[in-house]
Amino acid sequence: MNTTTPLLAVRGLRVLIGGRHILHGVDLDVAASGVTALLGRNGAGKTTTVRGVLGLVPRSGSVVFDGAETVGLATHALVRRGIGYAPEDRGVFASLTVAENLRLAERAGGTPDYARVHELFPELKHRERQLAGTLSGGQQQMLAIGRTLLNGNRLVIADEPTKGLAPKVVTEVTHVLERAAESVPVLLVEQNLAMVRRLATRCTVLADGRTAHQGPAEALLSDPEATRRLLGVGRARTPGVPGAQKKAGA
Ligand SMILES: Nc1ncnc2c1ncn2[C@@H]1O[C@H](COP(=O)(O)OP(=O)(O)OP(=O)(O)O)[C@@H](O)[C@H]1O
Repeated sequence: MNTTTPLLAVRGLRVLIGGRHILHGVDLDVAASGVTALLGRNGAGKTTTVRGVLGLVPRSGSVVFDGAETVGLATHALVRRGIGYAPEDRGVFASLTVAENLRLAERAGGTPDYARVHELFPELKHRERQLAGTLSGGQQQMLAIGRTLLNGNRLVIADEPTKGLAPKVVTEVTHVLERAAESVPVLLVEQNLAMVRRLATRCTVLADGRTAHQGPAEALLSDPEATRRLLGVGRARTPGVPGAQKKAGA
């Protein structure tokens, strides 16, 4: 697949939960390389979009992954096609060690790539006997992302990986994702616009369960009026992300 064809193409995604329409028609393209950001104010529908893509909530519309329609597939079938998910709460098992958390993520019939995970995150190797519940927030996030890289996934979805983290840890997590994105495309749901600015090439903005904007991330975040209108914030500056005004390598 060439890099201009989206790896994931969502069209007209609708989600109805408990009789309430949460998503009314989300369009989202995730690029076949690098980081694509999914943005929006609180309650705009970002997490529900991710859950809809993964089949965790009843949905309709079209979700094409790597050229194939997946909207009729169950979550386990989608996961087997190569979508890794680091959820908003990180989903690590606090009472298990780092090594046990990784082992639980191994997939039947696959060959877990521990070398890749440990090369990207040496700390997970050093701390493999440590209980995950005693890791810092940033280390838990590394574990959550490390798990998604164990099985050679072709897309990683990270939902608000910096939520609740101190600025210094936000910096660490930014570097973690930056390194991960060198080898696998990432869909990043994030409120920290400085992090988005550093990592993301393209972005989709949701508002009230619909797509309100799609385009280059830099263009949106450099436009104070559009940023205010679509995201309800002033300037795209948040402490804790080095080089926040420039993309890595720019
Ligand atoms: N299971 C559910 N039952 C009822 N309403 C829900 C459910 N899940 C989400 N919602 C509602 O749908 C809307 C979108 O929620 P969602 O979590 O997708 O937004 P979000 O953009 O991820 O927000 P945040 O940035 O606060 O995490 C919200 O109004 C939320 O209260």
